[in-house]
Amino acid sequence: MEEVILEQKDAGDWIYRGEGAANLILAYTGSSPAFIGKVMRIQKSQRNGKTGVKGSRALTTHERLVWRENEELTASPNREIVEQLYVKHVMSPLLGPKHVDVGIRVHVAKEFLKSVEKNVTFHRPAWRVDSSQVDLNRDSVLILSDHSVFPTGSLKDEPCITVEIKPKCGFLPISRFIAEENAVKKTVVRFRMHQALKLLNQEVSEYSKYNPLELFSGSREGIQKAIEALYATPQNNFRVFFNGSIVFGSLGGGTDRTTALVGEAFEDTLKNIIQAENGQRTTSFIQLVAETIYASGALDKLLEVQKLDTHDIEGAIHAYYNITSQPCMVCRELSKDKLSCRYTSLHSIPLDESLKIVKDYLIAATAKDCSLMISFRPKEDGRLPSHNTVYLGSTDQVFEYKVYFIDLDLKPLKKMEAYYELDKKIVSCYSQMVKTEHETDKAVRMNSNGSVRDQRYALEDSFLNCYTEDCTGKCN
Ligand SMILES: O=P(O)(O)O[C@@H]1[C@@H](OP(=O)(O)O)[C@H](OP(=O)(O)O)[C@H](O)[C@H](OP(=O)(O)O)[C@H]1OP(=O)(O)O
Ligand SMILES: Nc1ncnc2c1ncn2[C@@H]1O[C@H](COP(=O)(O)OP(=O)(O)OP(=O)(O)O)[C@@H](O)[C@H]1O
Ligand SMILES: [Zn+2]
Repeated sequence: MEEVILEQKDAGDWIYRGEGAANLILAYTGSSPAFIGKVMRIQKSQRNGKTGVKGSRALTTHERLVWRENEELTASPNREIVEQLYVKHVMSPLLGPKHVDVGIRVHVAKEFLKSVEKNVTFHRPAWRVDSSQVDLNRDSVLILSDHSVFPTGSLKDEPCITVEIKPKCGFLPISRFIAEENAVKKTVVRFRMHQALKLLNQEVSEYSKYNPLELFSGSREGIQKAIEALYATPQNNFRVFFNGSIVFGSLGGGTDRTTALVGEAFEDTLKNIIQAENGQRTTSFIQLVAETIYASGALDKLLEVQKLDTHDIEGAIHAYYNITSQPCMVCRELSKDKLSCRYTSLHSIPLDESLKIVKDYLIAATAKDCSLMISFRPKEDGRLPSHNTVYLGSTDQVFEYKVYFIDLDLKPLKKMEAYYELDKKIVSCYSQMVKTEHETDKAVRMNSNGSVRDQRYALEDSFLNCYTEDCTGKCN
């Protein structure tokens, strides 16, 4: 922990950059060399009466069990330190330290946090203000490199463009613990099914065209298709920053509520970095992003970590109840005929095995929720050769790039029950939608001899038919 303490007078140097469900991100605008090129990550608390979003205490007794092999974590006095050590000792070795910034913690006075809160309120999305506030009970914040720019020391007017991607889960589960009635999970990717629930809850206004299986496909074509889809429907999965300011996508996380530059304006911004004719720059930019993801291999690592979820929540939840020594709520709910020995046998495995299943599940959960920030700057001839360069054929340009994972937070053990409930909700909402659509579709066809197909059904149909294991993406 740095010895510096940020006071009320320092608050004016920090401006709103963005936020997610749990943290507020501020960028530094002052002149202290220690903070130039840095952002501050401040934990929020929910307004609905709960304390910190992630809880403010250190690890709970059961979490200490789960993480007992990671002594650095279990010895930590508070949650903030645990969070940082989790990134350092668990996520960074798995994802590669080159792509992970652990950051440093800095003390802050309560007056600093109060001042910051006041200064940024206007810039925050109203719905985020309604649901969360700066957690005034924290006495330290995290200082991280600003991944939307290159480190200081770069030439002053050098342009930098950064994409932020929240890829979500990139594989189809194959766990034998997935119940027969939920078998759809093995063929339709979770992100697509979740869209149905988000649409129902009006969290999104249209289906995302994005398919995580394409982004993680390891093929140039698949990745390119995924980036095109993210550009078409960014939701909270895609943003672009130019010299640290957002130019595409929505600020503040969540869904697709506010969009910065669109279409022509975005093309216009790109002229600072992509040497192509007007109208061609966005296409070239998408190629650049796709090529870099392909070349960097960062997503291959991420996928490996996501796949630590070997049992799926339908298996891991039983191991969770073993750890907490509670009667298994899931087995209790299942009627006798459905209570297969697949599940009951999970209750007689050794504790170590349960701990491993749940620990791996939680690590995978972090990997399914984190984001990537990829920054580019045109390569100057005089600069030393770097491994991290990518050639953009369509404009004959060479770019330097860097890739960082952000939001590698430890998921609380207590969330296991919520994961199980959400999973059920997603599958049932999606299945219900498929059923309704097919019935409606049949009725529409019957009424019109098959000629009337309004756009909505056509769209939803293509969504429903697509993204299964066998789909090559051609049906879109
Ligand atoms: O459950 P999911 O898949 O919806 O993920 C949540 C995210 O929703 P998303 O679907 O990406 O919009 C959610 O993101 P938003 O708030 O929707 O931007 C959070 O990242 C949440 O994590 P945490 O509670 O902050 O630790 C995420 O919760 P975890 O599941 O990662 O714990
Ligand atoms: N090191 C960084 N450099 C630049 N921008 C950042 C950095 N860290 C975070 N951001 C920006 O701030 C936003 C919110 O940060 P972050 O994802 O850490 O919040 P969160 O509350 O943990 O998110 P979630 O809702 O996923 O839990 C990011 O989407 C990104 O745009
Ligand atoms: Zn059980």
